[in-house]
Amino acid sequence: MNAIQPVIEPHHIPAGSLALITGLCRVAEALSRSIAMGPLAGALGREVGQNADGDTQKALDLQADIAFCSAIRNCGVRWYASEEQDEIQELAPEGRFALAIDPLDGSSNIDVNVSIGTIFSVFEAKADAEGSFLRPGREQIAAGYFIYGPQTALILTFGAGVQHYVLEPMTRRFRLANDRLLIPESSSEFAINASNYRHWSRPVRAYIDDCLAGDQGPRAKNFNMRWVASLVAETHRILSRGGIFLYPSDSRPGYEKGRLRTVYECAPIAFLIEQAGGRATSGSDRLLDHTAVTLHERTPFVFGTADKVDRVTAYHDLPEQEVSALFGARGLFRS
Ligand SMILES: O=P(O)(O)OC[C@H]1O[C@](O)(COP(=O)(O)O)[C@@H](O)[C@@H]1O
Ligand SMILES: [Mg+2]
Ligand SMILES: [Mg+2]
Repeated sequence: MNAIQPVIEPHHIPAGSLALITGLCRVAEALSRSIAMGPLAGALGREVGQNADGDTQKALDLQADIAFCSAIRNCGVRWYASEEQDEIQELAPEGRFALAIDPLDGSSNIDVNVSIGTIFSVFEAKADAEGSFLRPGREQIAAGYFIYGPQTALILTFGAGVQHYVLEPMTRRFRLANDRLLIPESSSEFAINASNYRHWSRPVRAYIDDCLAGDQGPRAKNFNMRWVASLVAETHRILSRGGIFLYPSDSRPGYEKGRLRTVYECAPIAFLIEQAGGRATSGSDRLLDHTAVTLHERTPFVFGTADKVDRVTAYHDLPEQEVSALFGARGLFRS
């Protein structure tokens, strides 16, 4: 009789965390099959309600949340905090882990057959539920995301580099594709939702203006822009070929701290990005040094190749007259 094959190749996963990662992989594998069926799996993208923060919830947001929550009940998780739930749930009182999850990221893309994902973050559980999550992101013991796209993949870190696994459709196993993912340094791509330009702060406008000015501007080179509207897809592209992502704060009501959530999205992505040799900030400060004040708080988020992210920080430090969008030749950046 054949031995049962594990759902993921386990070599880089600490033994104490294998049950948890295996539980997550099983749900991701099942989700990837539903997602691949699109409308044949039902109206996955239909609106069904609103979450704690007033975001629209789609049917697949809730399905994914329920599936992850129930699958990891016996996987050593004490506290389960989900973007889709108001409160933290206690799953196993003796559990070692606190798991924060964005069960379905990029939900505006569910119906249009564009990559979406799941983002997760793992801390050591404390006795206090909230205190297990409201702490600096650098205290995470693991973080990762699943991306459901042309390939389903898992990008994972335990703080010793980043591993890239790909779901092999035939065996339904996550197979290691790269045991040390590093962000390539050369890329001239930036990702930002440019429709919000008029709402941005002057440093962000100045940074983007200089990219758009291309070889006629202070950067003296041309750039390309990408915006998928799935954080996992943007992260995957940047891990694969470099570049920079920005979701800054802006002046729209509700966007004073940007759009993305510290606990469920930014802290885990920042952990992966740093482990892959990149940088992640809130525009000027290291994201992993930030302690979330509330579970569902949002934060401005900038990440990618280190020198690009540092440049955004430098724009935030520029004197006011240098930052002005009308100031054509920013001295600091003339090259
Ligand atoms: O629609 P916008 O404002 O461009 O925002 C896109 C961003 O919102 C998100 O979809 C938010 O995540 P959710 O889908 O989990 O709510 C990110 O994946 C993406 O980067
Ligand atoms: Mg999300
Ligand atoms: Mg989500």
